[in-house]
Amino acid sequence: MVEGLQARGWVRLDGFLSETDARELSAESVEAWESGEFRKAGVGRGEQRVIREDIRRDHVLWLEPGTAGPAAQRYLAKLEELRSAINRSLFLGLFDFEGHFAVYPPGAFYKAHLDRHRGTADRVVTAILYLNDGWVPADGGRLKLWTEPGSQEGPAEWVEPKLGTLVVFLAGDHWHEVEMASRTRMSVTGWFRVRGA
Ligand SMILES: O=C(O)CCC(=O)C(=O)O
Ligand SMILES: [Fe+2]
Repeated sequence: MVEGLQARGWVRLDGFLSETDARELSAESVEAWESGEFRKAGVGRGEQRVIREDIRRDHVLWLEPGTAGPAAQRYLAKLEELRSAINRSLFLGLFDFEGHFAVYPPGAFYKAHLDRHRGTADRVVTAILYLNDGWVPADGGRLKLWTEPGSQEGPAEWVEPKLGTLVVFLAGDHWHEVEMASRTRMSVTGWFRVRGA
C-alpha cells in the first residue's frame, strides 16, 4: 500500500478488513445511526462550518478513541500501523488520525472536492473504508477519484463502496466525488494529519 501511495498518490485495497471485522464495524455504525447519534455533515471548519445540501448530503459521527466500540478501536489500531508504515517510507511526519463514520441515505451524494480546508494543510492523507455488504453496481454510490494530481479532468478511478475495501490517497492532490446512491451507503472516512500546518 505504501508503495502504491508513493508511486501514484493513491491506492485501493479490497479486504483491508476481514469480513468479520468489517461486519462488526458496520454493526457499530448501524447501531449509532439508529440511536440518532449522527449529524448532518458540514462544509468548512470551526466557525466557517455550514450545512450545504447542494454539495454534500451525508451524515457523520466522529470517532472518539475513548468511546468508540471494540470494532472501531481495532480499526483505529490498524490505521495506527498504517500511519507508522507511511511515515517510515515516505517521511510525511503524520502525527495523528481523525475520522468519522459516514452514512449516505438513498439519494445522498458529495460533489467533487479536495479534502483540505481553505488555508490549511494539516490533512495530508485520506483513508476511506467501506462497510456495505452485497453492494451491486445498480446501487450507485461509487467514489470517483481523479488520478492526476490537482486535476478534475482526465483519468479517474471508480470505486464501489464494498465491505472491507479501503482507499487511501494524498488529500491535497486528488479531486474526488461520491455519486448518488440508491441504498444506504456506510463508511469510515478519516485523515492522517501533520501538526500545525
Ligand atoms: O465516501 C467516500 O467515498 C468519499 C467521502 C469523502 O470524500 C469525504 O468525506 O471527504
Ligand atoms: Fe473527500
